[in-house]
Amino acid sequence: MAEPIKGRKAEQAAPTPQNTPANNAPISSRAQQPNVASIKEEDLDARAAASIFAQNPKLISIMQNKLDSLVGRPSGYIESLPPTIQRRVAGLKGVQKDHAKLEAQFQEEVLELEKKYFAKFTPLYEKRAKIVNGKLEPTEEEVAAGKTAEEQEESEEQKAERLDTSGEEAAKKIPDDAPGIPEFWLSAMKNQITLAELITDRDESALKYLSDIRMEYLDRPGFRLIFDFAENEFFTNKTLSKTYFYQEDTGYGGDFIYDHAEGENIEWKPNQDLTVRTENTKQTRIIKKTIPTNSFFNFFNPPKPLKEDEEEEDGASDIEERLELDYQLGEDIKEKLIPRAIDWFTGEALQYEEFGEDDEDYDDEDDEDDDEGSDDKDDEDETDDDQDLPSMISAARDIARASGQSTQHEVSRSPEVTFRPSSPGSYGGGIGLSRVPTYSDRPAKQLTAFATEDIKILLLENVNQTGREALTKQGYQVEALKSSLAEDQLIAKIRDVHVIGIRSKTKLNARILKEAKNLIAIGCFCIGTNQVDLQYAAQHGIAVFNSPFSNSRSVAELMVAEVITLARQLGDRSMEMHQGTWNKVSTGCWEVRGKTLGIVGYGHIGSQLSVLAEALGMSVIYYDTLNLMALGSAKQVGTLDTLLHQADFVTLHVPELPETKNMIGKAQFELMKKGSYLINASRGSVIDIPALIEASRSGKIAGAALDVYPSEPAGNGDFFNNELNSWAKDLRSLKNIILTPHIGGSTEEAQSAIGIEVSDSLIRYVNEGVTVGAVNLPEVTLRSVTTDEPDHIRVIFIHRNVPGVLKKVNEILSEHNVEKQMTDSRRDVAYLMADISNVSGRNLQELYDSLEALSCMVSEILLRHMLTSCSPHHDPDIALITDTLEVKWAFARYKTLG
Ligand SMILES: NC(=O)C1=CN([C@@H]2O[C@H](COP(=O)(O)OP(=O)(O)OC[C@H]3O[C@@H](n4cnc5c(N)ncnc54)[C@H](O)[C@@H]3O)[C@@H](O)[C@H]2O)C=CC1
Ligand SMILES: O=C(O)CCC(=O)C(=O)O
Repeated sequence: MAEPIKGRKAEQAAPTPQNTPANNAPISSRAQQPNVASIKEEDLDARAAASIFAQNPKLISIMQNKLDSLVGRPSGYIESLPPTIQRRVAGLKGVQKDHAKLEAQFQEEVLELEKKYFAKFTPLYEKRAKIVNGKLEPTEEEVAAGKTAEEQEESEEQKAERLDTSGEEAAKKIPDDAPGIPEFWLSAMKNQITLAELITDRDESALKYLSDIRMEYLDRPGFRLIFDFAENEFFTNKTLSKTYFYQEDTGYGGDFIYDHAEGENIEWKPNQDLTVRTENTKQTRIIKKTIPTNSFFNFFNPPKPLKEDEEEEDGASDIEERLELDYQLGEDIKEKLIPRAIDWFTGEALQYEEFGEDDEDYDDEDDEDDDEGSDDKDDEDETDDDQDLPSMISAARDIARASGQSTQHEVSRSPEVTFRPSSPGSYGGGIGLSRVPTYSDRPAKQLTAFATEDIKILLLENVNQTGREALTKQGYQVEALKSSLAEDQLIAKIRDVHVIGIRSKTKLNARILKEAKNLIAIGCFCIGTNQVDLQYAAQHGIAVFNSPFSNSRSVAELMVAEVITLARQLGDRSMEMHQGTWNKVSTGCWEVRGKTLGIVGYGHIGSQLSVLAEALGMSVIYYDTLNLMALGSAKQVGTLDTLLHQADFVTLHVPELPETKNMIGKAQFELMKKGSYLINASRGSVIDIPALIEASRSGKIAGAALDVYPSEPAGNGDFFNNELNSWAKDLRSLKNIILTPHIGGSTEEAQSAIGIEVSDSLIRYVNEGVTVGAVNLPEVTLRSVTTDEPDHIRVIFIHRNVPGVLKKVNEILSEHNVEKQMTDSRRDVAYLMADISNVSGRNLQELYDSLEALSCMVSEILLRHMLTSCSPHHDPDIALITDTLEVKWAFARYKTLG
């Protein structure tokens, strides 16, 4: 007996009498397939139920007992109904029978229609056979009609750059004058994944002689597949056929059900039987033994279904799986390979394969898991009775609810204890913060701003608790919200606050900032600051801080993950498995070792990634507008075009700027290698997404990963749709495009470090006026005023960068001793900081008035003065001054802590 075909098929099986409930056996008629909506709904329910069952073995057992007790037992309800109602129920059953008859007729007509069109297709198939076997040349018109735009466009150079060039090597070996299309059917079958898994190297030598695959309908329900072979050294048959019979009676809903299949006996030539292998066993003497082995030719020796009265022994489920596979193979050859052989030959048909719906591939022998097979059988048994399914699911939900389980979508959880940084405070230091002690680490006797409790801080977008705690510890009033705010809500709140903390989603444009009369600082708890109108903020004395590299490593690691995920199609495989589909494939899956990574933007993230990628054995090239030192063996290239031309994987790490908007569009996709990959974790505007969709659909790129989008929602929820971005639906429908919700920097480590870093900058600015780390103002710092210097004040004067201001300010300050002073400018804004001594409380009002007057004189955009002093907090003069300035919070002084 031939060795059984190992492997099993997942999801929608070809219907067999054993595996198929009588209501679910669509054959080829597309008219019968359930519509998408119904599939989804059922899938959801079934998935929910499956998940509940999986999590709760007790539940399975309860359900099983319940079902067992119900099987074959009327509930008594129908029988107890009044006779008139019972009569109507019987009548409805009669009406249903008429419906069933019509459904059966419908199926028969569909079959007739298939036959009618098959007769029309046949001359085309015959012409195909002649061209394939060198008996006919296609006409000029046929050739012109068959050439796709893409084929015409692909240059020799681009061809040479494909990741896989093995096909070209093989093609070169075919002589120019070879008749027809050599190995046409073998190539087509190898691209058809279900079949490819069955074809061994030895089979290939025989399948080279395959000259045509045809089919014919039977007089009774069923069909025959016919394989024509040229003369060969393996067997004497000229044709090998396989016949599939449907049951005479249609099933529930009129569907045809497979009955059995019959193959043809292969007349093997001596020692050429491909379905067995010979093994020498050495005991006392050498014995030659033939052992069944894997071979495509086992297809002609199909498994036999068990008869109804046959005992179900061990291995029954194996037969069932083999039957499923056998029927699926027949379907695939009939429905896919024969009608569209040329597309299978070229491989184009693969892009239209919906693995979630039509399972294509089977496990290797080594990976077979018989236990799983029998589990599946159990599952099928449980769900065979559709009428019971809804009540089972609802019962399951009830039980799950009662036991506190949720039927909602669960997300994965990391072992917190293992990964959580030992202490948020110390952790931040590890990512660059250790270069300077953080403000809050300083010794006691620290000076802080006058009336810190009046400082109002609004934190949006779930700023990490490290940041929240540091700010709260200063005595500020901190309000922290989990999400961003709609514009009108934001305007209402921002009017009131002195500091706002945001991440990437909150847009602080001029319109909003104009309303922010009290605002002195913005903390971007992230790297990017494109969400803030930096210039407007600077011109209005609002300092903007960010965290320039605390999440760079997290982004770089995500890039590595995505490079491998794309190369291995992990997104697709995982999604298929979640849908119940086992789809073991290697076609189009690659190692990343030896491939070229092209990094666009070699800053904090790009350079980190460069190091990680080289450790994986990738070659790294990068493009940056700056001339930057390469890390490791990476190489800088002179133009973006060169990078796109050479890279197998392209990742983008540039800031959002006018120059980077749509940096990757149609023209750039054309320059990329065919079959390459693109990853964007920078900003959504950097890629022209409709062009990406086109490049993905045309197969120009093999995959992509996007973490950022032109429009992103303010909070979590079902927002990734066409209302947000007009192409969202198209993007979502594409396979092998990984879509993530801007999580590049979303790790515990990064957020913890960012929280510390940004809050530290804010505290230093609010309390001391130090702008180190500001992205829109000059960076100015002076050593702190301490408690040993009781009569000092710090003057901070932000002004327009025009001649003569310093002179005027110093004239005002000259009444006192200027202990230290620093000034710097950035574009049209300048920042002056001066510590003066011998200032009494009374002088403060004078100083302030003079500076305020000066500000009016110098320019209308004089931005802000801040006077600070280390005098005691309860000085009535100071209180007076701060009261008058409370709106702008333009004046402050230090008080001693502790
Ligand atoms: N997905 C996410 O969660 C995150 C996204 N990001 C984004 O990544 C971007 C890059 O971050 P970093 O590496 O930290 O920034 P960076 O400032 O350290 O590096 C950016 C590099 O891009 C280069 N560059 C600027 N314009 C260019 C152009 N037109 N062509 C080529 N190179 C150009 C710069 O010279 C610089 O070397 C950020 O601006 C941010 O938008 C950052 C962190 C997290
Ligand atoms: O984590 C975030 O919210 C934003 C991350 C990001 O894009 C950035 O740091 O620029």
